[in-house]
Amino acid sequence: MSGLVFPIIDISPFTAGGNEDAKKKVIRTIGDACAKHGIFQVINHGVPDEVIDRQLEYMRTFSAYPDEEKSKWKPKTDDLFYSGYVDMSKISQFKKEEFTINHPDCGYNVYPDNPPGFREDMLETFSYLSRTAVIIEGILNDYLGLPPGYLKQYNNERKQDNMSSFHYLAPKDPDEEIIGVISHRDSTILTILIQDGTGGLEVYEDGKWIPVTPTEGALTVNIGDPMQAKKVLSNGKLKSVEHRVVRPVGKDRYSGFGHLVTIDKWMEPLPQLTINEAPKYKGFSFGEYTLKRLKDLRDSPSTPETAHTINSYAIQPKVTEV
Ligand SMILES: O=C(O)CCC(=O)C(=O)O
Ligand SMILES: [Fe+2]
Repeated sequence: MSGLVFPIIDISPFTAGGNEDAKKKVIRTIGDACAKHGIFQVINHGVPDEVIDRQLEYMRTFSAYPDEEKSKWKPKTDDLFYSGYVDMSKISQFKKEEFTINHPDCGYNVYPDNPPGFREDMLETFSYLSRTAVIIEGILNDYLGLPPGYLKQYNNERKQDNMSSFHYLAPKDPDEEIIGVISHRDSTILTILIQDGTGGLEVYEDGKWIPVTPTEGALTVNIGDPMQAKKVLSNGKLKSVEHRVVRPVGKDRYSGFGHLVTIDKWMEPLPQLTINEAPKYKGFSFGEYTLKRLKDLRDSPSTPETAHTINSYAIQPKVTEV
């Protein structure tokens, strides 16, 4: 089945200016895509093509360096929140290497000397992706009928945002495991993904895996658990998408993404969305949830069945006693 089942949405009314009707149409299209699929692609998103291309190219160059050079830029500490170069295949089921930065003010960012310009480029891409994420968060705010700016104010600190550049090695022999990232849902409010043209991202919907075909110039956006948490926050109205990455045989794959999360928050279905319906999730600390997820990844690689997810906080429907 074609990956084009997931809509490609032009958000220029928000990035380049548009009238109220055009904006309303975008809000409806994005909201419906999030409610149905939890994933869509955006064009005219305000991130210049050359910024995206450069980001992918820098990671291509960096990942080709010898291990000795790359390991100079490992995270400075063993903390679960980290920045720098990590060969994920050594610590998790993920068959990829990555370079991660967090908000420029976080105080623990690691930036490589080489290739020259990588640092500036990561910071530029980070700032562009953050801006687009805030725009999309605002669109979802309006789709859910929340007061203007409510989500932005709720999720008001950018210090936990992060961005990783990924490199997936092409499987070398036909028997090699081809999964790059196992089936999961993101712990972000939303994820904005830069995909190169290789493909490999797949979404689980209606009992089958559907490829998300990369579209030239588009960014892929997906909803994460906390927004489902907007299913916690949204009390179930927006879908946190189940996805994985399959490593295309014979082709290295490069991607990158910006996260949008705030760690210090107490999460629960927003009161405005539980007036006429019972909350589907109990409240929890977002920090505790995130730490458990990171531990799953780093210390005790989990399976989809054992992973700590938003469902750990789901309120089961009460059984009526007869
Ligand atoms: O590389 C990708 O396309 C997606 C990676 C991903 O889903 C993740 O790391 O959470
Ligand atoms: Fe993901």
